[in-house]
Amino acid sequence: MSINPIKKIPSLLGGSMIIAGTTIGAGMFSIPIVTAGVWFNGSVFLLIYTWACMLISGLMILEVNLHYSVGASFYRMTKDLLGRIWSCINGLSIAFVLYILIYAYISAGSSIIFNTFSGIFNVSQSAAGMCFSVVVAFIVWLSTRMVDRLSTFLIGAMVITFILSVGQLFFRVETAILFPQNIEPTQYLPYALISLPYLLSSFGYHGNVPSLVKYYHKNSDCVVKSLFFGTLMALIIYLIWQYVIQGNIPRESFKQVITEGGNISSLLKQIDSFSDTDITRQLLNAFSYMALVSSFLGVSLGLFDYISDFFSFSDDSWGRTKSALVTFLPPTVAAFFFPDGFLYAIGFAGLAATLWAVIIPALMVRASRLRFKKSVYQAPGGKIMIYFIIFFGLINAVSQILSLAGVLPIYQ
Ligand SMILES: N[C@@H](Cc1ccccc1)C(=O)O
Repeated sequence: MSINPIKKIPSLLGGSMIIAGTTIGAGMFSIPIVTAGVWFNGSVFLLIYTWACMLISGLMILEVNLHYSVGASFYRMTKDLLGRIWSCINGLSIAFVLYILIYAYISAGSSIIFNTFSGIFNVSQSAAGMCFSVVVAFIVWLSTRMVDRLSTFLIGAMVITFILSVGQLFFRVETAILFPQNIEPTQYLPYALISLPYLLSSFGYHGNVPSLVKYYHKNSDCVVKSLFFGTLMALIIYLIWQYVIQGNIPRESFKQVITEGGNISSLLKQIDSFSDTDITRQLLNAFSYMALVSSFLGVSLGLFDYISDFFSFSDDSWGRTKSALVTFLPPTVAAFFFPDGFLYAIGFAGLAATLWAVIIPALMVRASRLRFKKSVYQAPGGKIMIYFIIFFGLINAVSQILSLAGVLPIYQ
């Protein structure tokens, strides 16, 4: 029997796909709606700004994580570097975001399954949600490699369905719709602020950084590249998505979508009226389902690892079963009783994500540079970058609070 102590490093593609899979998700469907106020030019700028900040904050988590033993979660890092209070705030916000997202995915997934299969099987939406959740829980319970394989498959299929479905709309983009002449530049700022937290949510993947460090056995180079390529892929898809949607559907029509509550189905309905084939709709639907499932896998993997570290559950099958139960049971039960809170949940995730995915990583990296003199890896930008990222986090938090208080105008 041969014993090989050097573990094989998984491929770069797998890690990038885990990140892209988590990042590209339900948040994407909110982007054209919430940026209706700033329209295309403004949203390109905001997307690139948010992408850069969210990538760098992820790299900061990586820098800090490498100082700890493999598998150390946010909980362990914040407690050690920032103390009890921050670790509590962090713990609550991370659990809140990940649980609420899992709830959102089960809720959206259940309505999709229900609407697709109600003609064939006689199931209720709540039961559909439970089945959906059990299947995903089983995949996450099996192994990270399984999630990676499935994510890779889903992303591949997503790219194909995305290209096929937006292909037709891509060539019908009208410059007059994409760059309307009648917008006063002074009107942009409040609308820009209101959209920021949604964009932040759409670029969220940060719960996966410790998982990836474990997956690549602390090889920082692989993790950096996975974060870069995974999030870049999301940025490119979001930019194409914006171009296609905001170049086909006039800005004025978004008032209708927003009045209807801004959910995925009213956006898809608008797209429908601009595409002449049924196949485009089917492809777009398939793409949305896959974006949802791939985010679901990524987010639940992040929560699963976080929980097993927090409760020190072992990595054997009984330990993994306990982690799976704590991860999936609460949101599944919530989705069973309240199956329709999807969009509301995504909105709230943005506010809490500002804390744990942006502000806390920047504070941790500051503390860790004071504590550890040498690092295997250092996030770019030096000291100034830390404040740049904190500033980004704060404007997001302030915008979300102002919009919850009804101070910022809604484009309608
Ligand atoms: N980016 C994910 C949401 C998310 C936020 C924060 C962390 C992880 C995932 C989406 O668009 O669905």
